[in-house]
Amino acid sequence: MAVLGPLLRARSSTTISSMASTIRAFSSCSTPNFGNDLKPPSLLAQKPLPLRHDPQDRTVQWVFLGCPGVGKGTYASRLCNLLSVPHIATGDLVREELSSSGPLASQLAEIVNQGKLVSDEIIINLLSKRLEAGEAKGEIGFILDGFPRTIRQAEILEGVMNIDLVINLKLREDALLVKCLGRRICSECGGNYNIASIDIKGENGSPGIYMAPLLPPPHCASKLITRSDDTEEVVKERLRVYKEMTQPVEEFYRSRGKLLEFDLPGGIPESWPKLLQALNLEHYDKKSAAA
Ligand SMILES: Nc1ncnc2c1ncn2[C@@H]1O[C@H](COP(=O)(O)OP(=O)(O)O)[C@@H](O)[C@H]1O
Repeated sequence: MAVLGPLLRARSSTTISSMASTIRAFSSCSTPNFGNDLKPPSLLAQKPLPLRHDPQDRTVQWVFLGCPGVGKGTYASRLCNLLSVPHIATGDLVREELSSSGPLASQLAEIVNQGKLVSDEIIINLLSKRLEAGEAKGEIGFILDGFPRTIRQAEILEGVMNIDLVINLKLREDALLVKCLGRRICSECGGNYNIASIDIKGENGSPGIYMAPLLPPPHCASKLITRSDDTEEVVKERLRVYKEMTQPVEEFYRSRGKLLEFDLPGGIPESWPKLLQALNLEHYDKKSAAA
């Protein structure tokens, strides 16, 4: 599907700055009202900039949706490398805050380790800080991973920023659980691996799926850790919370014509080329491989 061309837009970094401060302002309203009267004039006046033709000048403002364990982080970070935009994962922002000795750490640990969602206010505050820090470094564009996760977050984002495309990654639920339980992270370099070997046979007309383990290189092998929320009980709760709170966000974007549904056909070797094809990005990959 040739979705990318018209969806790529050149953006100015001031948009990100507006977003950071404005989502804070919006999220502090106890009753969200996203009517035009609440929008600051600068955002009302904001129009997409004309599409520039040098690929270096183009950027993306994309969102990745998908259940826990589906591989949002893996595919979002690969696309970010390819398109040279920052990968902003709210789960990573939460984990950074958790590992700091900041005032929120113990409150967040309790929420995350129960598989619940952090409040919209806290998550928007973390995201705003991240966007502001990125802007100070001259970042333009982004792929958001793990945000928005509630309708309220989606409405806040919609009120301040034009999201070009939302990629909804999908995988059968039995594979999701196994993938979460097999997830390992290198405590030194932060690399993500998976020791699970998934080989589910197709039945009753539904296709099977094979996903080879993604094993760490020897220098990471002795430093692997498991996320504290990747236990069977917590993963099941996260899947339940996803259905209740985040699935409606899929419909939010579907009804706005922004949702690209992508059923993962297998592991990275099978899925990555197909995802690039769905995004009309194969030529980017070939160019970066040649470089
Ligand atoms: N947008 C968000 N809204 C609320 N809580 C969030 C959000 N993003 C991350 N979190 C919290 O951080 C945890 C880890 O997020 P993430 O790494 O994205 O996990 P998952 O594998 O469940 O997709 C979530 O279970 C939730 O508690």
